[in-house]
Amino acid sequence: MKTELLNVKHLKQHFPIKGGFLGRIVNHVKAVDDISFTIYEGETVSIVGESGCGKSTTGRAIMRLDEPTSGEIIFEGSNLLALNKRQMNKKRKDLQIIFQDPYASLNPRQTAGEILEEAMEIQNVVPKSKRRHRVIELLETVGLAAYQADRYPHEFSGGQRQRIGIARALSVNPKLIICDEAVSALDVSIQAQVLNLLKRLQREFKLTYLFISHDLGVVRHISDRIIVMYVGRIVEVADKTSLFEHPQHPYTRALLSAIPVLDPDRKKERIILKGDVPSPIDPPPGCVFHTRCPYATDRCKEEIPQLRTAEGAAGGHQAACHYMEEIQNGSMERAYS
Ligand SMILES: Nc1ncnc2c1ncn2[C@@H]1O[C@H](COP(=O)(O)OP(=O)(O)OP(=O)(O)O)[C@@H](O)[C@H]1O
Repeated sequence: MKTELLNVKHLKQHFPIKGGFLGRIVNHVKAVDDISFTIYEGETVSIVGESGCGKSTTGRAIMRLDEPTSGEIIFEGSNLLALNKRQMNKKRKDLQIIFQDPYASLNPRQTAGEILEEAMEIQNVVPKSKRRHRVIELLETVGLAAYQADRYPHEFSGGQRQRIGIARALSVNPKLIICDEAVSALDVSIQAQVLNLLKRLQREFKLTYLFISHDLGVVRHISDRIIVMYVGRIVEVADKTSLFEHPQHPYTRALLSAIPVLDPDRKKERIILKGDVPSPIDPPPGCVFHTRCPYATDRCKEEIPQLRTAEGAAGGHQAACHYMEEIQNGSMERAYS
Protein backbone atom coordinates (compact mmCIF):
# COMPACT_ATOMS: atom_id res chain seq x y z
CA MET A 1 0.00 0.00 0.00
CA LYS A 2 1.52 3.34 -1.09
CA THR A 3 1.31 6.27 1.31
CA GLU A 4 1.01 9.79 -0.08
CA LEU A 5 3.70 12.11 1.25
CA LEU A 6 3.24 15.15 -0.97
CA ASN A 7 0.28 16.17 -3.04
CA VAL A 8 0.65 19.28 -5.18
CA LYS A 9 -2.73 20.56 -6.35
CA HIS A 10 -3.30 23.13 -9.09
CA LEU A 11 -0.05 24.94 -8.28
CA LYS A 12 0.47 28.25 -10.07
CA GLN A 13 3.49 30.50 -9.83
CA HIS A 14 3.01 33.66 -11.86
CA PHE A 15 5.85 36.15 -11.28
CA PRO A 16 4.82 39.77 -11.85
CA ILE A 17 6.78 41.84 -14.37
CA LYS A 18 6.94 45.49 -13.45
CA GLY A 19 7.50 48.18 -16.00
CA GLY A 20 7.04 51.80 -16.94
CA PHE A 21 7.74 54.89 -14.95
CA LEU A 22 5.47 53.94 -12.04
CA GLY A 23 6.71 50.37 -11.78
CA ARG A 24 3.23 48.96 -12.32
CA ILE A 25 2.69 45.27 -12.99
CA VAL A 26 2.57 45.05 -16.77
CA ASN A 27 2.58 41.29 -17.23
CA HIS A 28 3.33 37.95 -15.58
CA VAL A 29 5.81 35.12 -16.16
CA LYS A 30 3.64 32.01 -15.92
CA ALA A 31 6.56 29.93 -14.65
CA VAL A 32 4.25 27.21 -13.31
CA ASP A 33 0.72 27.14 -14.63
CA ASP A 34 -1.68 24.81 -12.86
CA ILE A 35 0.23 21.62 -12.15
CA SER A 36 -0.85 18.73 -9.93
CA PHE A 37 1.08 15.64 -8.90
CA THR A 38 1.59 13.23 -6.02
CA ILE A 39 4.74 11.79 -4.45
CA TYR A 40 4.52 8.61 -2.38
CA GLU A 41 6.71 7.74 0.59
CA GLY A 42 10.06 6.22 -0.30
CA GLU A 43 10.00 6.91 -4.03
CA THR A 44 12.10 9.13 -6.29
CA VAL A 45 10.09 11.31 -8.61
CA SER A 46 11.95 13.41 -11.15
CA ILE A 47 10.87 16.52 -12.94
CA VAL A 48 12.51 16.82 -16.32
CA GLY A 49 12.28 19.38 -19.09
CA GLU A 50 14.22 22.05 -20.93
CA SER A 51 15.64 25.16 -19.30
CA GLY A 52 12.93 27.56 -18.17
CA CYS A 53 10.06 25.03 -18.10
CA GLY A 54 9.41 25.65 -14.40
CA LYS A 55 11.28 22.80 -12.67
CA SER A 56 13.17 24.90 -10.11
CA THR A 57 10.17 27.14 -9.56
CA THR A 58 8.16 24.06 -8.58
CA GLY A 59 10.83 22.97 -6.07
CA ARG A 60 11.10 26.46 -4.58
CA ALA A 61 7.31 26.77 -4.33
CA ILE A 62 7.08 23.48 -2.41
CA MET A 63 9.70 24.78 0.05
CA ARG A 64 7.94 28.17 0.05
CA LEU A 65 11.18 29.89 -0.86
CA ASP A 66 8.91 31.81 -3.20
CA GLU A 67 5.26 32.31 -2.25
CA PRO A 68 3.10 30.52 -4.86
CA THR A 69 0.32 32.42 -6.62
CA SER A 70 -2.27 29.76 -5.90
CA GLY A 71 -2.84 26.06 -5.33
CA GLU A 72 -2.27 23.68 -2.46
CA ILE A 73 0.81 21.81 -1.30
CA ILE A 74 -0.36 19.02 0.95
CA PHE A 75 2.48 17.45 2.92
CA GLU A 76 1.53 14.59 5.23
CA GLY A 77 -2.07 15.74 5.13
CA SER A 78 -1.61 19.45 5.88
CA ASN A 79 -1.48 22.32 3.40
CA LEU A 80 1.95 23.98 3.64
CA LEU A 81 0.57 27.15 2.06
CA ALA A 82 -1.79 27.61 5.02
CA LEU A 83 1.02 27.56 7.61
CA ASN A 84 2.32 30.75 9.19
CA LYS A 85 6.04 31.59 9.05
CA ARG A 86 6.88 29.95 12.38
CA GLN A 87 4.97 26.76 11.53
CA MET A 88 6.60 26.62 8.09
CA ASN A 89 10.10 27.03 9.53
CA LYS A 90 9.39 24.10 11.81
CA LYS A 91 8.18 22.03 8.83
CA ARG A 92 11.47 22.68 7.01
CA LYS A 93 12.91 19.97 9.23
CA ASP A 94 10.90 17.45 7.20
CA LEU A 95 11.55 19.05 3.81
CA GLN A 96 15.07 19.85 2.71
CA ILE A 97 16.49 21.11 -0.58
CA ILE A 98 19.92 20.57 -2.13
CA PHE A 99 21.04 22.96 -4.87
CA GLN A 100 23.27 22.62 -7.89
CA ASP A 101 26.04 24.78 -6.51
CA PRO A 102 26.86 23.80 -2.93
CA TYR A 103 29.63 26.39 -2.88
CA ALA A 104 27.06 29.17 -3.10
CA SER A 105 24.99 27.72 -0.28
CA LEU A 106 27.85 26.89 2.12
CA ASN A 107 29.21 29.75 4.23
CA PRO A 108 32.90 30.04 3.24
CA ARG A 109 33.80 31.23 6.76
CA GLN A 110 32.36 28.17 8.51
CA THR A 111 34.03 24.78 8.72
CA ALA A 112 32.08 21.72 7.54
CA GLY A 113 31.48 20.85 11.22
CA GLU A 114 30.13 24.31 12.04
CA ILE A 115 27.83 24.20 8.98
CA LEU A 116 26.31 20.91 10.13
CA GLU A 117 26.08 21.99 13.78
CA GLU A 118 24.29 25.18 12.78
CA ALA A 119 21.67 23.24 10.82
CA MET A 120 21.04 21.01 13.87
CA GLU A 121 20.83 24.04 16.14
CA ILE A 122 18.29 25.87 13.97
CA GLN A 123 15.95 22.89 14.02
CA ASN A 124 16.91 21.88 17.54
CA VAL A 125 17.28 18.23 16.57
CA VAL A 126 20.34 17.23 18.61
CA PRO A 127 21.34 18.54 22.08
CA LYS A 128 24.46 20.74 22.02
CA SER A 129 26.61 18.21 23.89
CA LYS A 130 25.95 15.53 21.25
CA ARG A 131 26.29 17.67 18.11
CA ARG A 132 30.00 17.13 17.53
CA HIS A 133 29.53 13.39 17.69
CA ARG A 134 26.64 13.64 15.24
CA VAL A 135 28.77 15.77 12.87
CA ILE A 136 31.37 12.99 12.64
CA GLU A 137 28.66 10.40 12.14
CA LEU A 138 27.08 12.46 9.32
CA LEU A 139 30.40 13.06 7.56
CA GLU A 140 31.14 9.35 7.61
CA THR A 141 27.62 8.56 6.38
CA VAL A 142 28.23 10.66 3.25
CA GLY A 143 31.70 9.22 2.63
CA LEU A 144 33.84 11.96 4.21
CA ALA A 145 36.26 11.57 7.13
CA ALA A 146 36.07 12.81 10.72
CA TYR A 147 39.14 15.07 10.37
CA GLN A 148 37.39 16.96 7.54
CA ALA A 149 34.99 18.50 10.08
CA ASP A 150 37.56 21.26 10.64
CA ARG A 151 38.08 22.05 6.96
CA TYR A 152 36.52 25.00 5.12
CA PRO A 153 34.38 24.64 1.95
CA HIS A 154 37.21 25.80 -0.36
CA GLU A 155 39.37 22.91 0.86
CA PHE A 156 36.92 20.38 -0.63
CA SER A 157 36.39 19.29 -4.23
CA GLY A 158 33.03 19.93 -5.96
CA GLY A 159 31.82 16.39 -5.27
CA GLN A 160 32.89 16.58 -1.62
CA ARG A 161 31.13 19.91 -1.21
CA GLN A 162 27.95 18.35 -2.54
CA ARG A 163 28.42 15.61 0.07
CA ILE A 164 28.51 18.31 2.77
CA GLY A 165 25.30 19.74 1.29
CA ILE A 166 23.74 16.27 1.52
CA ALA A 167 25.01 15.81 5.11
CA ARG A 168 23.51 19.18 6.04
CA ALA A 169 20.15 18.14 4.60
CA LEU A 170 20.35 14.81 6.45
CA SER A 171 21.33 16.43 9.76
CA VAL A 172 17.71 17.30 10.56
CA ASN A 173 16.32 13.84 9.64
CA PRO A 174 14.09 15.00 6.76
CA LYS A 175 11.38 12.95 5.06
CA LEU A 176 11.53 14.61 1.64
CA ILE A 177 14.66 15.96 -0.05
CA ILE A 178 14.32 18.10 -3.16
CA CYS A 179 17.48 17.74 -5.26
CA ASP A 180 17.55 20.72 -7.64
CA GLU A 181 20.10 19.90 -10.37
CA ALA A 182 22.13 18.45 -7.48
CA VAL A 183 24.69 16.68 -9.67
CA SER A 184 24.58 18.89 -12.79
CA ALA A 185 27.79 20.78 -12.00
CA LEU A 186 29.82 17.61 -11.35
CA ASP A 187 31.98 15.54 -13.70
CA VAL A 188 30.21 12.45 -15.00
CA SER A 189 32.20 9.98 -12.83
CA ILE A 190 31.59 12.07 -9.69
CA GLN A 191 27.92 12.41 -10.67
CA ALA A 192 27.57 8.63 -10.60
CA GLN A 193 29.18 8.45 -7.13
CA VAL A 194 26.87 11.10 -5.70
CA LEU A 195 23.79 9.47 -7.31
CA ASN A 196 24.78 6.12 -5.81
CA LEU A 197 25.26 7.79 -2.44
CA LEU A 198 21.78 9.32 -2.68
CA LYS A 199 20.34 5.90 -3.50
CA ARG A 200 22.08 4.28 -0.53
CA LEU A 201 20.91 7.03 1.82
CA GLN A 202 17.37 6.62 0.54
CA ARG A 203 17.36 2.94 1.50
CA GLU A 204 19.07 3.56 4.84
CA PHE A 205 16.95 6.49 6.00
CA LYS A 206 13.70 5.78 4.09
CA LEU A 207 13.96 9.08 2.25
CA THR A 208 11.69 10.36 -0.50
CA TYR A 209 13.26 12.43 -3.29
CA LEU A 210 11.96 15.00 -5.72
CA PHE A 211 14.73 15.14 -8.28
CA ILE A 212 14.90 18.13 -10.60
CA SER A 213 17.08 17.72 -13.67
CA HIS A 214 17.37 18.61 -17.34
CA ASP A 215 19.52 15.50 -17.89
CA LEU A 216 17.61 12.42 -19.05
CA GLY A 217 20.60 10.16 -18.32
CA VAL A 218 20.64 11.23 -14.67
CA VAL A 219 16.87 10.95 -14.43
CA ARG A 220 16.97 7.45 -15.90
CA HIS A 221 19.51 6.39 -13.29
CA ILE A 222 17.73 7.70 -10.21
CA SER A 223 13.95 7.83 -10.79
CA ASP A 224 11.02 5.59 -10.03
CA ARG A 225 8.59 7.95 -11.73
CA ILE A 226 9.11 10.89 -14.06
CA ILE A 227 7.18 14.10 -14.67
CA VAL A 228 7.85 15.89 -17.96
CA MET A 229 7.26 19.65 -17.94
CA TYR A 230 6.97 22.06 -20.85
CA VAL A 231 6.41 25.83 -20.51
CA GLY A 232 4.98 25.65 -16.98
CA ARG A 233 2.73 22.62 -17.53
CA ILE A 234 3.00 18.89 -16.99
CA VAL A 235 2.75 17.10 -20.33
CA GLU A 236 3.44 13.54 -19.17
CA VAL A 237 3.86 11.51 -15.99
CA ALA A 238 4.78 7.82 -15.83
CA ASP A 239 6.88 5.09 -14.28
CA LYS A 240 10.43 5.32 -15.57
CA THR A 241 10.28 2.17 -17.70
CA SER A 242 6.90 3.03 -19.16
CA LEU A 243 8.09 6.55 -20.03
CA PHE A 244 11.31 5.46 -21.68
CA GLU A 245 9.77 2.46 -23.49
CA HIS A 246 6.39 3.94 -24.44
CA PRO A 247 6.46 7.74 -24.39
CA GLN A 248 2.99 9.09 -25.23
CA HIS A 249 3.39 12.83 -25.64
CA PRO A 250 5.07 14.10 -28.82
CA TYR A 251 7.28 16.38 -26.68
CA THR A 252 8.53 13.45 -24.60
CA ARG A 253 9.03 11.45 -27.79
CA ALA A 254 11.11 14.29 -29.21
CA LEU A 255 13.20 14.57 -26.02
CA LEU A 256 13.87 10.82 -26.00
CA SER A 257 14.55 10.70 -29.72
CA ALA A 258 17.48 13.06 -29.12
CA ILE A 259 19.29 10.51 -26.89
CA PRO A 260 21.68 8.27 -28.83
CA VAL A 261 20.91 4.52 -28.75
CA LEU A 262 23.75 2.09 -28.25
CA ASP A 263 22.05 -0.85 -29.95
CA PRO A 264 22.62 -0.39 -33.75
CA ASP A 265 19.78 -2.83 -34.60
CA ARG A 266 17.22 -0.83 -32.72
CA LYS A 267 15.31 1.45 -35.05
CA LYS A 268 14.79 4.82 -33.54
CA GLU A 269 12.11 7.39 -34.08
CA ARG A 270 13.52 10.80 -34.88
CA ILE A 271 11.51 13.90 -34.08
CA ILE A 272 13.24 17.21 -34.61
CA LEU A 273 11.43 20.09 -33.04
CA LYS A 274 11.03 23.24 -35.08
CA GLY A 275 11.28 26.72 -33.60
CA ASP A 276 12.10 27.86 -30.08
CA VAL A 277 10.50 27.14 -26.73
CA PRO A 278 7.75 29.77 -26.33
CA SER A 279 8.04 32.39 -23.59
CA PRO A 280 6.14 31.69 -20.36
CA ILE A 281 5.13 35.39 -20.44
CA ASP A 282 2.88 34.69 -23.39
CA PRO A 283 2.40 30.92 -23.62
CA PRO A 284 0.51 29.62 -26.67
CA PRO A 285 -3.25 29.08 -26.23
CA GLY A 286 -4.62 25.53 -26.26
CA CYS A 287 -1.85 22.96 -26.01
CA VAL A 288 1.34 24.85 -25.06
CA PHE A 289 3.30 22.49 -27.30
CA HIS A 290 1.24 23.03 -30.47
CA THR A 291 3.61 25.64 -31.96
CA ARG A 292 6.36 23.02 -32.17
CA CYS A 293 4.36 19.83 -32.54
CA PRO A 294 4.57 18.06 -35.91
CA TYR A 295 1.08 16.61 -35.33
CA ALA A 296 -0.76 19.77 -34.21
CA THR A 297 -4.27 20.42 -35.58
CA ASP A 298 -6.68 23.35 -35.18
CA ARG A 299 -8.09 21.67 -32.09
CA CYS A 300 -4.63 21.82 -30.42
CA LYS A 301 -4.53 25.58 -30.95
CA GLU A 302 -7.72 26.08 -28.95
CA GLU A 303 -8.35 23.28 -26.48
CA ILE A 304 -6.02 22.65 -23.53
CA PRO A 305 -5.47 18.87 -23.32
CA GLN A 306 -5.87 17.43 -19.82
CA LEU A 307 -3.63 14.71 -18.39
CA ARG A 308 -5.27 11.34 -19.05
CA THR A 309 -4.29 7.71 -19.32
CA ALA A 310 -3.83 6.68 -22.93
CA GLU A 311 -5.78 3.67 -24.17
CA GLY A 312 -3.67 0.59 -23.54
CA ALA A 313 -1.03 2.47 -21.52
CA ALA A 314 0.19 1.22 -18.14
CA GLY A 315 -1.81 2.37 -15.11
CA GLY A 316 -0.52 5.70 -13.84
CA HIS A 317 0.95 6.61 -17.22
CA GLN A 318 -0.70 9.86 -18.20
CA ALA A 319 -0.09 12.43 -20.90
CA ALA A 320 -1.75 15.65 -22.00
CA CYS A 321 -2.25 15.24 -25.74
CA HIS A 322 -5.50 15.09 -27.74
CA TYR A 323 -4.05 12.61 -30.21
CA MET A 324 -1.74 10.27 -28.33
CA GLU A 325 -3.59 7.10 -29.43
CA GLU A 326 -3.52 8.16 -33.09
CA ILE A 327 0.18 9.08 -32.86
CA GLN A 328 0.89 5.74 -31.19
CA ASN A 329 -0.91 3.68 -33.85
CA GLY A 330 0.61 5.67 -36.70
CA SER A 331 -2.65 7.10 -38.05
CA MET A 332 -1.64 10.76 -37.54
CA GLU A 333 0.14 12.52 -40.36
CA ARG A 334 3.14 14.64 -39.46
CA ALA A 335 3.09 18.17 -40.86
CA TYR A 336 6.88 17.95 -41.00
CA SER A 337 9.51 15.48 -39.88
N1 LIG B 1 11.76 35.21 -9.35
C1 LIG B 1 11.44 35.22 -10.63
N2 LIG B 1 10.91 36.31 -11.22
C2 LIG B 1 10.58 36.32 -12.52
N3 LIG B 1 10.70 35.25 -13.34
C3 LIG B 1 11.20 34.13 -12.82
C4 LIG B 1 11.61 34.04 -11.45
N4 LIG B 1 12.09 32.78 -11.22
C5 LIG B 1 12.00 32.12 -12.40
N5 LIG B 1 11.47 32.93 -13.35
C6 LIG B 1 11.17 32.56 -14.75
O1 LIG B 1 10.30 31.45 -14.71
C7 LIG B 1 10.57 30.54 -15.76
C8 LIG B 1 10.85 29.16 -15.16
O2 LIG B 1 12.09 29.21 -14.46
P1 LIG B 1 12.73 27.95 -13.70
O3 LIG B 1 14.01 28.40 -13.09
O4 LIG B 1 11.71 27.33 -12.84
O5 LIG B 1 13.04 26.98 -14.91
P2 LIG B 1 13.84 25.60 -14.90
O6 LIG B 1 12.99 24.64 -15.64
O7 LIG B 1 14.26 25.27 -13.53
O8 LIG B 1 15.09 25.95 -15.82
P3 LIG B 1 16.60 26.16 -15.40
O9 LIG B 1 17.15 24.78 -15.21
O10 LIG B 1 17.19 26.89 -16.57
O11 LIG B 1 16.57 26.99 -14.14
C9 LIG B 1 11.75 31.11 -16.52
O12 LIG B 1 11.23 31.82 -17.62
C10 LIG B 1 12.38 32.06 -15.53
O13 LIG B 1 13.05 33.12 -16.18
